[in-house]
Amino acid sequence: MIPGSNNDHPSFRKSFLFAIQGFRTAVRTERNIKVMIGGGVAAIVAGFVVGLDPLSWAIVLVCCGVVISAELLNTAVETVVDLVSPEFHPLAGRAKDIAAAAVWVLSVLVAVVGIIVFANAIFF
Ligand SMILES: Nc1ncnc2c1ncn2[C@@H]1O[C@H](COP(=O)(O)OP(=O)(O)OP(=O)(O)O)[C@@H](O)[C@H]1O
Repeated sequence: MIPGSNNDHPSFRKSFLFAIQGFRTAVRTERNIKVMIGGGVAAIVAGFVVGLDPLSWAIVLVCCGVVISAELLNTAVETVVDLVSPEFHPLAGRAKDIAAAAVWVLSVLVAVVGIIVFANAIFF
């Protein structure tokens, strides 16, 4: 629902455009998203170089999508926290730390999965 609008929900097309707008804003303002997109592009290029099989491609693409989505959600949490708690507050810090931890956990696991997938493609 958009505050002040008569419609309960924007159309599907408008929702899609809002999502694109959110993605562009996050990429423009957040360094970590740029780093993760760079990592995803590097993984895709490496995938072509080593000649991944279809299942490995699916794993690599899902891993890229999951990490980038997690970072987008982390950015959304940070933005809401900054909105509701612009002053210092221990709970605001805790919320941001936990949201960042979610990205960290996924990133570590994705790195391990990436090593397994590429080691399998290169050595076996
Ligand atoms: N309002 C606040 N009250 C208390 N601690 C805060 C507050 N805002 C931020 N912090 C602390 O500072 C840390 C860094 O916050 P910041 O908003 O800069 O996010 P970040 O982790 O640097 O993310 P990014 O680099 O993506 O912007 C948080 O993880 C939290 O521990």
